[in-house]
Amino acid sequence: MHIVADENIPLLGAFVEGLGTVERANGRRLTRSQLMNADALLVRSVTSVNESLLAGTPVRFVGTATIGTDHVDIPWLERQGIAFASAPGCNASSVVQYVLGVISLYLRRCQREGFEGLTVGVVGAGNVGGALVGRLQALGARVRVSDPPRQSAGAGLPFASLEQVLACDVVSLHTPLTTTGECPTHHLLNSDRLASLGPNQLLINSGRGAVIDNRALLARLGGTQSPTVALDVWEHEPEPLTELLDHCWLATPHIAGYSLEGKCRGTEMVARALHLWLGRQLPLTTEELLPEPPVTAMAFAPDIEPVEAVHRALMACYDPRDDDARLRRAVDQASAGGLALGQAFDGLRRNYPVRREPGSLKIQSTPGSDGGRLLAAAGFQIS
Ligand SMILES: NC(=O)c1ccc[n+]([C@@H]2O[C@H](COP(=O)([O-])OP(=O)(O)OC[C@H]3O[C@@H](n4cnc5c(N)ncnc54)[C@H](O)[C@@H]3O)[C@@H](O)[C@H]2O)c1
Ligand SMILES: O=C(O)[C@H](O)[C@H](O)COP(=O)(O)O
Repeated sequence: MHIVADENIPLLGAFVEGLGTVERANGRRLTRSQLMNADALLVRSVTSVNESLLAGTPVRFVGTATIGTDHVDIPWLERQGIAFASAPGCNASSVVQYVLGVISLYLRRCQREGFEGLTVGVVGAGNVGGALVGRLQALGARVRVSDPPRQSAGAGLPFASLEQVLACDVVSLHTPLTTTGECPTHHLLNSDRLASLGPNQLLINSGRGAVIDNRALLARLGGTQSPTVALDVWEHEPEPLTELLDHCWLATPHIAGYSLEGKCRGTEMVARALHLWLGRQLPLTTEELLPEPPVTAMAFAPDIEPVEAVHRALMACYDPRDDDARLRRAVDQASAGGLALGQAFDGLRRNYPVRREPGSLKIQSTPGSDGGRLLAAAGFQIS
């Protein structure tokens, strides 16, 4: 079998060893002519997989090592009898890590003590949003959830209206990007809904860029009454509106899901699906292949405030300001005549530094039992 795979799928060699030949390609620039000998295609979110890419090729299996599937024309694949697999939930913990890090930084910015009493609105309560709700509640936040498809399906959470969710101190978006169906999310946050957000609110988007009308958001920001905004995803990636970036408090290049664990689990899940499709069993797991993290343990003095310990542990594992600084530097260099903006944005993603999830860090001595409880709530191992 011949597999064509995006060059940004880590550990693929180990996971598909023995299945055939693997050819790596730039996912953003992949063309049909590169697939004329391919039996299987493994992509990430930057490749539009549809009739114009695949018609006339021998590809019979498509896998995307991502949670999102809006780049794949799944109905067309089904009509052609082409097998398809994605990686639901693979990087959910990574996105939750990003969101908790952003909120923790915001709490300091507003001089608030910890998550206790903060209201957080979560839009979309699937793999990512559902995990986030659990962590936030365990940290003491009051959470409101909007998820009309789940609510109609009778899921157990207490649901709120989108308007109620948009009135929370923090609003975090976790829906897929959809343009059809009963609850399409394209421009769900339009100018009217953005107008309802005020200066004491934080809006986070780590779902898909076009869930917010980016031009309307740009028009909303700038004055003293603007909400604070953290964007990880952008309309028209890899070329975000650079003026919008200037008005964002935190701006990152679609890396919320880029923990090493998250990316490798995505590889494992599509490789497992490919093995199953071939009638085989995948003999490896991500856990067997992950290297030892650079930092494995952390200890706190007994007199440190528990909320301070949570903040320090979150930042020791991952500080979103580092990615914000990298993106702004790359955009400045691009506008000064270096690389094109899209190349700079994609370059940051391709060469992303190793980042590990809270579950990789063991807290050896906790500041009292409350500290231990809160650190466990944030996802750390407690020894
Ligand atoms: N920034 C990143 O790196 C990153 C990483 C992972 C996922 N994502 C994005 O996040 C999205 C969510 O991931 P997930 O794993 O939780 O997906 P999921 O499919 O498990 O959950 C999505 C939830 O959104 C709900 N939903 C759909 N339409 C809605 C609407 N109009 N209003 C409110 N809720 C709605 C669904 O009912 C579902 O419960 C993905 O589709 C992907 O686009 C981004
Ligand atoms: O949908 C997902 O899983 C995430 O958005 C993922 O992190 C996207 O990463 P990419 O495929 O663009 O490298």
